[in-house]
Amino acid sequence: MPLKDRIAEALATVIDPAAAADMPGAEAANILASGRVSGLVVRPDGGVGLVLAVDGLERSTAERLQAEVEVAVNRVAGPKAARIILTADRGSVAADAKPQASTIPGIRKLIAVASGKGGVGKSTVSANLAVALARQGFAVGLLDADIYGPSVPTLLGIEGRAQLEGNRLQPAQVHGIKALSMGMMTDPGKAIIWRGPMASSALVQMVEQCDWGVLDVLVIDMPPGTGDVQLTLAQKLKPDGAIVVSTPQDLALIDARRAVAMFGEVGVEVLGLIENMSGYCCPECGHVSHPFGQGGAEAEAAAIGAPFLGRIPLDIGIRSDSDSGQPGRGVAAHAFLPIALRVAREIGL
Ligand SMILES: Nc1ncnc2c1ncn2[C@@H]1O[C@H](COP(=O)(O)OP(=O)(O)OP(=O)(O)O)[C@@H](O)[C@H]1O
Repeated sequence: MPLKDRIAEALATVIDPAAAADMPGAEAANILASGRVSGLVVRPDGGVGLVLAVDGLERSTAERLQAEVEVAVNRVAGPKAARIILTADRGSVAADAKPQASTIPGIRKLIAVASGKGGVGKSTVSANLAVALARQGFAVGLLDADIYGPSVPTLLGIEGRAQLEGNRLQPAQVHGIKALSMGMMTDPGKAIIWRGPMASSALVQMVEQCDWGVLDVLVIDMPPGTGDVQLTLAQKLKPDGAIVVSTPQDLALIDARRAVAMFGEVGVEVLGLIENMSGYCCPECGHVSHPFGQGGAEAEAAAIGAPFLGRIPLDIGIRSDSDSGQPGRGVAAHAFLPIALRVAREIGL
C-alpha cells in the first residue's frame, strides 16, 4: 500500500476529541471522518505534511491531539517525519486567555526570556521559541537585548548590519521571523560600553525605532542576570510575561529564583521556568546521563509556585545548529513545540 494511504489509515485510528465528548460510550468519529485533517502530503525526502484543524478545542486538548497525530504519522513514516500545521478559529481556542495590548504600536504581545546567570542557553531558547511560534502561524519578532554578548546573529545566521530606512531600523528577516540584535549595530568582536541607564534607554529606543510591522509577539532575549539594566528594561518594556531559563544545577537555580523575584518586583507575570541542558543522550550508546543534575528546575518551579514549561535536552545537534545559524531543527523542533503552544495560550495569542 502506498505510504500516503498507510498514513491515512493510521490517522483514522485517532479519535476526534470533540466527537468523543459528544458521544460518550458510542463509536466516536475519527479525525479523518470528522474532517480535521487536510492537505496530507508525502515529500520526496520522506517528510510528511498535513494541516490539522483544531477549532472548538481547548488548547490543552488541541496540544494532546497534535501529539497523537504526530505519533501516528511517525509510527508509519519513520521518526520525526511529521510536520503538522495547526489551524484554528483563534477566537475559539484562545477564548480562555485575557487579551491585553503591548505598549509598542503594532506589537500585540511581548515576552521576556531571562536567566539569572549567563551561559544557561537563554539565547538558544529565545531563538528556538521564536521560530516555533512562527511555525504556528504567528507573526514573530526577536529582539536580542543581550548587550553583553549578543548571540542572536550567530544563532540565526544573520550577517551584516541593520539598515536604516528613513529613521527606522530594518530588522533581518530569517527563518520566518524578524530579528534585531545589538550585534547588528556594531562591528563583530567590538565591546559595547554602555552601562546602566544608558543601556536600558538605548535598548528601549532600539525596539521603538525598529520597523517591526505588525507582530503577534515580540520575544525579547534579555541580558543575563538581575541587575539594574534588566530591572529597568522590564519596567520600561512591560512584557506580558516572562520566561526564566535555567540549567538543573543548584547554582543556576539560585540565580533563576532571583530572576523570578525580579519580575515579581516590577509586576511582570512569570509564565514559567524552562530547564535547559537537561539530560544528555549519548549518540553512540543511547545512555542518558545528567551532567547538571536532574529535575532541579521543575522542583524549583514547584517550590516558588511558578509553572514549569518543559525541559530541553543537552544535545549536540542543538549546539551545532546554534553555531551554524539553523534553529528549529531536529531535537529542538520537537522539544520547543509544546512549550511554544503553551506560551501562546498563556499570553492569549
Ligand atoms: N540544549 C542545549 N544543548 C546543547 N547545547 C546548548 C543547549 N542550549 C545551549 N547550548 C549551547 O550553550 C552555549 C550557550 O548558549 P546561549 O548563548 O544560548 O546561552 P545564554 O544563556 O544566552 O548565554 P549568555 O547569557 O552568556 O549570552 C551555546 O554554545 C549553545 O549552543
